Amino acid sequence: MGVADDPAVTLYGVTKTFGGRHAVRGVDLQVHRGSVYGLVGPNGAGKTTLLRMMCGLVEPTSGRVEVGGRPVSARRTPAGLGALIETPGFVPHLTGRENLRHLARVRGVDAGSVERSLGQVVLLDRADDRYRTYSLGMKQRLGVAAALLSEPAVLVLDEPSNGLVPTGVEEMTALIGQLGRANVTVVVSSHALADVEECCTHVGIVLGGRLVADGSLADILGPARVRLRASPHGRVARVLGRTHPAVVLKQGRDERGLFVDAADESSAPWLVQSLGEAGVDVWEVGPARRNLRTVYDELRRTLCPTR
Ligand SMILES: Nc1ncnc2c1ncn2[C@@H]1O[C@H](COP(=O)(O)OP(=O)(O)OP(=O)(O)O)[C@@H](O)[C@H]1O
Repeated sequence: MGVADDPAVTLYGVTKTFGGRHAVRGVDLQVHRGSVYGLVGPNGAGKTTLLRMMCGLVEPTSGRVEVGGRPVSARRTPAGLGALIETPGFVPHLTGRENLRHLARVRGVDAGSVERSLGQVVLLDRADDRYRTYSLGMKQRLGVAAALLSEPAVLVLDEPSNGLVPTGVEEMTALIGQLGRANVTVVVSSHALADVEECCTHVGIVLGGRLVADGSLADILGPARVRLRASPHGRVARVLGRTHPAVVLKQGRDERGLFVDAADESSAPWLVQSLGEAGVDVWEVGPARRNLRTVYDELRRTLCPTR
């Protein structure tokens, strides 16, 4: 599904302090309709506070938040938004289906939405088992189903994979990807960078309450690079220094020669040709794609060098 230009969630210069301490500092952020937006950052970076402000659970100290173009007022869930910030108070001895039916009644949502939500989170075959027999992953998926009851256009999930075993994490990642493909706009916070990379179309990196990187996953990761390994060291360095200084991002040595990361994948044939003409042996050439972990670690090293 494409990502439309009109924003589903917008934050304008949002700051939040608790007792004079900044949790969030001057964040401008847009989540576009149809996107799956992953918020990543270390513990205490401000992710949950950002999500809580989107849901009207916390009021910004300054700045403003809009959902679906309408200002979010404090202490009221915005129309068209469903959230799993804290696990809803499910009743252990009731089944998954009974729990959702109860919530649907309380929220004034029609009973048909229970079956639809159970289907969306792939729990129909376990819907008549008691909640207390569910694995943590199933409990989390039932929490997502509860958030989906009102058929929200925007779904906010705070660390939905936290504490899950690897298969539970995989299921949650797959579910988030599926919801995105079904055109639900999802905003999700997570520590699991590889999973964010798998299911998110957009990423925001939060450090010390600031949004230090924000954009489509492709923009955040940057263009593909080429890595080559060649020897002897001295000759490789001379050729590259003379002919290609602009494209070489990084050089290093190891026992198998000099390795070079160049800025642009398309420069590979040209690099190999000039090295070959200079009598250099090229042992390895391939793409060197950055992943979210690399980008995240680079940003943390640059912006928080002491951590
Ligand atoms: N209700 C509150 N009262 C006081 N301080 C708070 C409150 N909520 C959050 N904070 C503080 O704000 C900062 C940001 O917290 P937040 O929970 O938003 O971070 P986070 O990125 O979600 O972290 P984690 O990954 O550990 O959940 C932290 O220093 C936290 O202690």
